Amino acid sequence: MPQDDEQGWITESNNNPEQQDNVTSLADRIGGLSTEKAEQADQGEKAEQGDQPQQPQQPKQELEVSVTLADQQADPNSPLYSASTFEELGLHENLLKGIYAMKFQKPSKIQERALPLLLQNPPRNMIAQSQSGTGKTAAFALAILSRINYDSSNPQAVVLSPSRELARQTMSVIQQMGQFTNVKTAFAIKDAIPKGSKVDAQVIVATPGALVDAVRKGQINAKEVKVFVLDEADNMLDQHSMGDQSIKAKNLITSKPQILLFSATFPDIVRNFAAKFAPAANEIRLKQEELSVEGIKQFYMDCDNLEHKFKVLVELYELMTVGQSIIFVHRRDTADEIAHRMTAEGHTVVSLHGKQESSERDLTIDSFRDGKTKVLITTNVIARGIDISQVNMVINYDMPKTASGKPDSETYLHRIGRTGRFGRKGLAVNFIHDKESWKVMNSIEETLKKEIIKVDTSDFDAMEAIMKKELKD
Ligand SMILES: Nc1ncnc2c1ncn2[C@@H]1O[C@H](COP(=O)(O)OP(=O)(O)OP(=O)(O)O)[C@@H](O)[C@H]1O
Repeated sequence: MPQDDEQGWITESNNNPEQQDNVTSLADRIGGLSTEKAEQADQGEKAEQGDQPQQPQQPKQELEVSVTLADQQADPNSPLYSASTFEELGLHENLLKGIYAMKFQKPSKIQERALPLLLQNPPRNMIAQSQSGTGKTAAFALAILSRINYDSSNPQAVVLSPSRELARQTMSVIQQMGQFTNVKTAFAIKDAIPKGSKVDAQVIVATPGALVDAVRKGQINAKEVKVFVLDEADNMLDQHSMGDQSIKAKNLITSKPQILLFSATFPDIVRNFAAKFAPAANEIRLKQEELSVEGIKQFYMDCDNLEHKFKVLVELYELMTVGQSIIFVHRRDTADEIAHRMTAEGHTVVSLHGKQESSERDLTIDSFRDGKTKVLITTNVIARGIDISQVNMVINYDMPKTASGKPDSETYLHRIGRTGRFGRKGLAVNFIHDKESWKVMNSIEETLKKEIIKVDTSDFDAMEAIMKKELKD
């Protein structure tokens, strides 16, 4: 039976007394592999960067957040808290070097909880839930890097992501974490695998359709995969989204891998299927009231109609560029239209959506990640997973709805979770312009039990004051 612990986390696991030993032996297995890389890095040489397309640059850690972060990591009620150090989690020293090179000091709660379970032997499946921006990527990246047999160059781990942008970001994390190992990585995303070639890499980060395609064409050998990760798993298993492709991918991986499902949200309807997809899994879950991230403050602006909504957005431009902002809309053509109109009014904004060419999408997200563009207008395509620490405002220009038109509180959580990353502060502003959007917002507010506060559309000084107050440390 799942046990409810003192921090409100529900953990179900077999408390294997040999767990620590197993972890150590795993660590031993990758020992001695990568001193070469460590030396290279010590001498200031660049570690191998892997395959095309290039992974995006990660934003630098900001000094000013480190004090409050230390406080949060010391607070048992915070999702960033942990009682242990990375050393105590039994990770190999070359992975510890990677972690510290990324300037991580202590594990977050999900990392502390999940890693011992992920590394136990024999391997067990895992369904892991933790709030947005709390470090789930590092948890599964470290599990993957701990399980690889570095003497074989066959594919041994596959990560499925819902978007190419998230796949590229995840690849970057795996490569940074593994920079002191000899890990070989490759993408299976659109336009990444040259025709007729075979993928020769231990870790593959993929989108589901591209993976299925490459395995069927014999470009990826899926017979020795040991770890299969579905990031944003509720979305990947959703029949209205990528469910079919994920099932096909699983069926093509014939080696009975350890299956890891990660997400900030697991609605009941998907959870049952998840339990079938990853049978007998260890499970870490959140209660409904724990889903919201404390550092993200939520507001709404009551607009008169569609045109007024656009005007309000334009008025907010200056505030949106104080840090960086993401504006979410429902449709691709709305994203383009707003970007076009705002550009015509002299503002610098970019749009990103699934109808654009891969190369254009890569350029757009990279320039946003580098801070060269400050305002990104997009659809749900990047509602999940994207981690850009400077994003301090998210605007729901259109409120999120499911395919059948119902209020979509999961997508809402993921969208607003693009800000407030790992202890940072952020603002979410909802634009309401008719009865329908009002209904959707009320329903989401009720589901998440977090107040959404009104800001007057004619009082931008009030919005500025809110920003100053809410975003200061
Ligand atoms: N232990 C740590 N110490 C400091 N920073 C960390 C630590 N773990 C992760 N981070 C940073 O926290 C940020 C958020 O991590 P990550 O993107 O993995 O979150 P997530 O839980 O996967 O979020 P989402 O649900 O939105 O996908 C990243 O910038 C990452 O580098």
